[in-house]
Amino acid sequence: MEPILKGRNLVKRYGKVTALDHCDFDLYPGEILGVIGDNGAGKSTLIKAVSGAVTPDAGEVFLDGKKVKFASPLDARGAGIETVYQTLAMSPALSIADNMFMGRELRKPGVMGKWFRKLDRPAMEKFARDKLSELGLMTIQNINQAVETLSGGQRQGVAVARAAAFGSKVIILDEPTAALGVKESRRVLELILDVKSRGIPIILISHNMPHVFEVADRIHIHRLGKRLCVIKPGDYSMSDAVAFMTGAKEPDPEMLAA
Ligand SMILES: Nc1ncnc2c1ncn2[C@@H]1O[C@H](COP(=O)(O)OP(=O)(O)OP(=O)(O)O)[C@@H](O)[C@H]1O
Repeated sequence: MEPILKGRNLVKRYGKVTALDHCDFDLYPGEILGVIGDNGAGKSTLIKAVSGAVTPDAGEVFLDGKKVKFASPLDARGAGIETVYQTLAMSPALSIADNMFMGRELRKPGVMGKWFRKLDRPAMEKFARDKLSELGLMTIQNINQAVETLSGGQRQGVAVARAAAFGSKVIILDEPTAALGVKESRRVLELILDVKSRGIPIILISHNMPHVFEVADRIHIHRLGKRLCVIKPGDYSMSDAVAFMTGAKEPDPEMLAA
């Protein structure tokens, strides 16, 4: 099987810091790929490099086997890659429905240019309601409620639902459970599995080992700017993973090519 999203030999330097050092990356159709690594290992930079937020100094990115060069996250979005960042990038004062769209608003038909036509609020509200209920997020009662009035878990839920609604090919989640309590984290993990069951592959970056081990099909372990190895959660323990991450233990040579 060909990877849906692939990075080869990615390099990114910030002055004297090498954030990505000839890094490879593979995401296969339908899988949840965990990405773990110590602080500063280069996980966020990797994700930014494959989603248009950072232009690598060298290396190549392929989507569906075709070489791509994203000029911006919007460009990547247009190609079906949605990213939910740690800082949620939502407008707290706006409603859930408005936040679902953000730059992709539906407008009423007409002869005028896009920006002069009225927003199609009923259509937007229906779309938002449908997407949230598809993902079992209808504990949210009112689609016109401001996002700032939602709990952390509900907010994260809206962000994931938004990504699932538009991310036709790949969804990237950066620390989706970091700020959440036990119950809310659980809901978000269920949501991630729901999205996977719809056939959309997910990249999950997280420092939370139990969460990664629970939902990931494979785990990309990042160390010093590159992919050290890829493991399957059933084959290794969390303490093995931490030992690989920190350099306390080296993986077997055959794992390096995984
Ligand atoms: N915009 C930037 N300017 C300068 N240096 C940067 C920038 N972004 C990242 N770096 C550096 O690149 C390295 C990798 O950072 P990155 O954020 O990718 O790591 P990470 O694995 O995601 O870390 P964490 O788990 O702490 O979020 C770090 O040394 C960081 O200081």
